Amino acid sequence: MQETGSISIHTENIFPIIKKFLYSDHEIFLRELVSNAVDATQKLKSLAQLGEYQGEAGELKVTVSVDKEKRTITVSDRGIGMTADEIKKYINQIAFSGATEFVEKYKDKDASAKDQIIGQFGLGFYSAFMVAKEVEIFSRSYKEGSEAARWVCDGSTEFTLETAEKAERGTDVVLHVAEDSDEFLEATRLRGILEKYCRFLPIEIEFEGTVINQTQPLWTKQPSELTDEDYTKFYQELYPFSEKPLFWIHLNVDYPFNLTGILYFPKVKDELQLQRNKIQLYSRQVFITDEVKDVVPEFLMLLHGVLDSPDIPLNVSRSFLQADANVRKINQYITKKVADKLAEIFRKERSSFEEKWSDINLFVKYGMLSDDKFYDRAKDFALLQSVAGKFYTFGEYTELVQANQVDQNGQTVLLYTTDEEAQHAYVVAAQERGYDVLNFNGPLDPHFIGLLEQKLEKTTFKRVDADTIGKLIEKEETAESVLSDDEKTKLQELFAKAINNEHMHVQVEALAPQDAPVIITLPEFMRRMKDMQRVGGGGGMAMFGSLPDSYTVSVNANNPVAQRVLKADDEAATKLAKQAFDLALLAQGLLKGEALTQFVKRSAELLAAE
Ligand SMILES: Nc1ncnc2c1ncn2[C@@H]1O[C@H](COP(=O)(O)OP(=O)(O)OP(=O)(O)O)[C@@H](O)[C@H]1O
Repeated sequence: MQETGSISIHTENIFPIIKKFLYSDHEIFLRELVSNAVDATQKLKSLAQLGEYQGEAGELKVTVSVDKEKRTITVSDRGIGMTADEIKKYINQIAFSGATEFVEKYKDKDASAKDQIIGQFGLGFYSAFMVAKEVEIFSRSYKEGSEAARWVCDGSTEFTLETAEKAERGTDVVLHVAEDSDEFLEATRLRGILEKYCRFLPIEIEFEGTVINQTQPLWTKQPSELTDEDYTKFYQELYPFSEKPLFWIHLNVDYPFNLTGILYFPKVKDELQLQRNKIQLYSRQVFITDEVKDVVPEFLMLLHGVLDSPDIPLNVSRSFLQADANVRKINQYITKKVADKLAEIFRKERSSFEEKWSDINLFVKYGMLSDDKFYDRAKDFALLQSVAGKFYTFGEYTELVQANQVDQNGQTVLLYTTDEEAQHAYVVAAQERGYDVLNFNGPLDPHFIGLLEQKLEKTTFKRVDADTIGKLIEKEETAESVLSDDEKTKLQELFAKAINNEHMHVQVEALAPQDAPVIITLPEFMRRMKDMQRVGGGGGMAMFGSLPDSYTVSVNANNPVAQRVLKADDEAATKLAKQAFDLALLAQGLLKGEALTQFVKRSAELLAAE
C-alpha cells in the first residue's frame, strides 16, 4: 500500500511560518517528541493493567539516538503505536490542524507568547519541523494483527503513507535534520536538552546507553515515605553547591486543582534579587519553565523547589495567566501552606524557629508587606528581636514594654537601632532608663516598621537617636533646668557660633546632669524618608534624597559643662563648646577627617591645660 495525499488544511505550507514564529526556542522539539513517546508508553501500561493489552509489554523505555553521518535524530518508544488510519487522524489532522490554528490565532503575538503555546495546540509533533527538513514516522500499533506504517512529510501539506517493515510494537520518529540546525546533531547538545526538560519524566529515557532521568522524583512520592535526608539530597540535586535548605513544604492537592511539588526555604539573607527564578515549573513531570512569575506569589519567588501542575495554563499570555482562576487559587493555596508551615514550626519548635529567624525574616516580612492575608497569618509568629538577643511576638513585646514605654498620649513607643555599634551610646542611654531596644537592620525594615505602625494599635517606632532620651518617649514629668532663660539663650548662641553649621540646629534642653553635655539627634521623620528612599521606597519621595541631613543638637543645661562654658571667657568657651559638640559627633560616628584631627589636637591641649 502506498498513499500520497494532501493534508486538508486551509493555510498553504504553514511550515515556514511556524518555523519563523518559534525560532527562539527550537530545542523544545525534543521535549515534545519525548513527551509523546512517554504518553504512548504510559497508555500501553494502562491498557496492560486494565487487561486490554495482553501481549508482552517488554522493556518500556524511550530511546533517543543521533546519527551524525546520516543527519538523523530518532525518538523510539514501545508504546501503543499507531495504525495507518490513526496516523492520518492524529498526525495529519490533529497535529496539522493544531498548527494551522496556531498560525491563525497567533500571527500577531510576540515570540515569547508563541513559545508558551506550542504544546497546547497539538503542535507538539509539528515542532519537529523547526529543526527537520523531513520527518518520518515508523509505527506499529499494539492492536493485534496491525500492519506497520511509514509516514513521511517535508513539512509542506503533502505527505506519503505506506506499509512498512517494523517487527516491534511502538513508534520511531526520525528527524532528518535541516542544514541550519546542525547544532542538534551534537550529542552534548541533545543531552543538555534532555537533562533540562526530561530529567523527571515518568518513563526511562535512554540516550547513548544511559538513562538520563529519575522516573519517580521526590515530589511524586508520599511525604510519609520520605526522610529529611531525602529532601535535602533532592534539593542538592536541583541546586548543586547550595547551602542546605532551612526547611521545606511538600505540596499535594488534587481538588479543586491539581498541584504537587516541594518548596524549599533557602538561606536568603538579603540577596533579594539573586535568588529569584529558582522554582521550576513542571506539567506532569515535563519541565516547562523556571519563570514562575504570576504562577507563584511575588514574595514566594524567593523560595526554591518544584511545582507540578497540569492545571496551569501555559498556552496563554501573561495577563490572562494573572486572571486565571486556577492560577489565583494555586497562589492562595501556596501562600496558605507556607504560612501554615511557619506557624507549625513556631508552635512546635519555637527555639529552632528563633534560630532560623535571621534567615527567614526577610522572606516573612516581604510576604507581610505584599500580601494582607499573609500578614494576618504571620502576625502571630513574626518575631521582633531585641538588642539583648531575645525574640518576642508582637503581642509579647507590646506587653513587655507596656509598663515603661507608653507616652503621655497613650502611644506605645517602640525603640529600635539600625546599627548597635554606631548607636551604642543611645542604646545604653535608653537601657539605663529601663527601655527595651529592638534590632532593625534588614533591607526591608524601614517599610516593615511603617507597616507595623499601621497595623498595631497606638504604636509608634523611634530610632534610639531620634531624640534626646527625655523626649524619645514623652512623659508628663519635665526636668527642671538649673539655668535661667537668659543663660539658656546665651548658651544657645554660644554653641551655634562655635559649631557654625546651618544643618545643625542648636537647642538647650534640661536633661539629667549625668546625661552627655551635648547630644546630636536626627528626627525620626527626616531619617525615615531618607531610609525609605535608599531602599527604593517610591517615586514621590525622591526629593528627600537631595536634602542634607538636618540634625538637632541638644545642649544639656543641667550638665556641669554648661556652667563651665557660661563662666569661661570667649575663647575658652568656644573651645569647650566645640569639644562637647565633637564628643557628641563622635558618639554618632560622625566625626571624621579634618574635624577628627582638630578634635584630637584640642583634646591634647585641654589635657595639658591646668
Ligand atoms: N510516539 C507516539 N506514539 C503514539 N501516538 C503518537 C505518538 N506521537 C504522537 N502521537 C499521536 O499524535 C497525536 C498528536 O500529537 P501532538 O504531539 O501533535 O499533540 P498531543 O500530544 O495531542 O498534544 P501536545 O501538544 O500536548 O503534545 C497525539 O495525541 C497522539 O495520539
